[in-house]
Amino acid sequence: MASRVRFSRTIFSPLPSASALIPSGSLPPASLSLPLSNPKPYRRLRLPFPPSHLPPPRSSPAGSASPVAAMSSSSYDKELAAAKKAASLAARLCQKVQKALLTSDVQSKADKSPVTVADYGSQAIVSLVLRKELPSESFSLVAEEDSADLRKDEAQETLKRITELVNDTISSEYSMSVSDEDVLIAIDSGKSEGGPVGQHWVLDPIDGTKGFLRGDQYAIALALLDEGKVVLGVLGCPNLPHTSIANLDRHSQNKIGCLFYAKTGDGAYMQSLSDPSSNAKIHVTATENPADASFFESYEAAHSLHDLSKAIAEKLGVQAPPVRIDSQAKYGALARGDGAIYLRFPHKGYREKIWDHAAGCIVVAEAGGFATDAAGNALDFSKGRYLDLDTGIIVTNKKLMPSLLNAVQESIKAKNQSASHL
Ligand SMILES: Nc1ncnc2c1ncn2[C@@H]1O[C@H](COP(=O)(O)OS(=O)(=O)O)[C@@H](OP(=O)(O)O)[C@H]1O
Ligand SMILES: [Mg+2]
Repeated sequence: MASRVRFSRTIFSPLPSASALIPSGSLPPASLSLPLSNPKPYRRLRLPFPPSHLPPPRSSPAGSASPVAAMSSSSYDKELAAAKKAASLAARLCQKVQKALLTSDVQSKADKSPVTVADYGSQAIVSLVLRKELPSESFSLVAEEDSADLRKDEAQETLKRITELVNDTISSEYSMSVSDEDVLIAIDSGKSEGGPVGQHWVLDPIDGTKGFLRGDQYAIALALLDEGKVVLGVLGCPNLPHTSIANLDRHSQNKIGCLFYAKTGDGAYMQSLSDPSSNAKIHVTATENPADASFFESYEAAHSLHDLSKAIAEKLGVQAPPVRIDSQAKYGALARGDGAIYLRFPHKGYREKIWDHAAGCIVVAEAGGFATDAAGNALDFSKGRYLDLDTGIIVTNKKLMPSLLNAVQESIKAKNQSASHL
């Protein structure tokens, strides 16, 4: 039986609609070009942090693994601060919407996947905050959403609601408000193709949309590519418990909401989403023996071959049942040692997008682990919006990787052989 991480329904009890939560006319009309005067500090809630299960900080940073670039630790400080702020504000918007979730928040995209007001709102906020914090001519964002559906006549009410939510959320930090058109433009700035040259932000505004709609795990995943390498990453995980999800008994009463972040050569950290002052360096587990390891996989069977993961785990000698959670929260949980292995094997023909792995990949790499495809190749984020990889993605610590890779390759071979005999 798989372990499933769920939370008390009281957290997500139905509330009034999102627009009912927002006082109308609370902000004067202003344009995006207004200066950001009187920024207010984040609200600080004192929470027990760092979690007691985390190991003490190490004196030297975790070794960086390709595709993470090697840079001095002072590089990208401004960019990391902006990314943390953007992801935290986007997480705040998502939390509001998840609490107020109504069926009218769900739209249909051409591919029929659920898209929410929060997807668009989160992308708009990240885009707006990055532009405000890092003014530069050459802003490039590779992101999941575009505004085509939102520009249709029937979406105008939804658009208004998104704009209200964005304004309500950014008003805690900035003295500005944005128009519907500003929101559409901000969303559409995510149309970049990425690639090996220059800097590109990479965003999944809500990774794990299905988990979000179920009231389970999701993540706001933001990374920066420089010359094709991931140089920083931030994962906002609003529903992830502060303490290990490996111990399912302990987190029912637990505080939730984690922000993972990492910058190349500087290690990986976690803080509470509601208390930016509370951060702790994190490390992958030192587990060497597969019998002591547990593994993560997608909650959705449609996203990863659970049978193949089971065969790999058995071959490796893993005893624990799989831990199935949505989104890149899996990378965050693995980076802090909640589990030792993440296995992801999409069905044939699926092409992985860079925003589903870039932030998680650097968080794990800087925590001392690494991610490869099923052939053992490092993930290459320089090829545009898609990852061009062999079969699947596996993530673990450096000690377990050789035996994991072996078990993966033998299991895939056995699966292919049995398929050819059918
Ligand atoms: N068919 C298929 N196969 C593999 N992967 C797919 C597939 N469809 C979607 N996706 C992508 O999976 C993202 C959700 O992450 P996970 O698969 O880790 O989470 S889940 O447990 O399955 O919900 C999900 O992210 P979001 O779209 O942001 O929710 C997708 O990018
Ligand atoms: Mg995603």
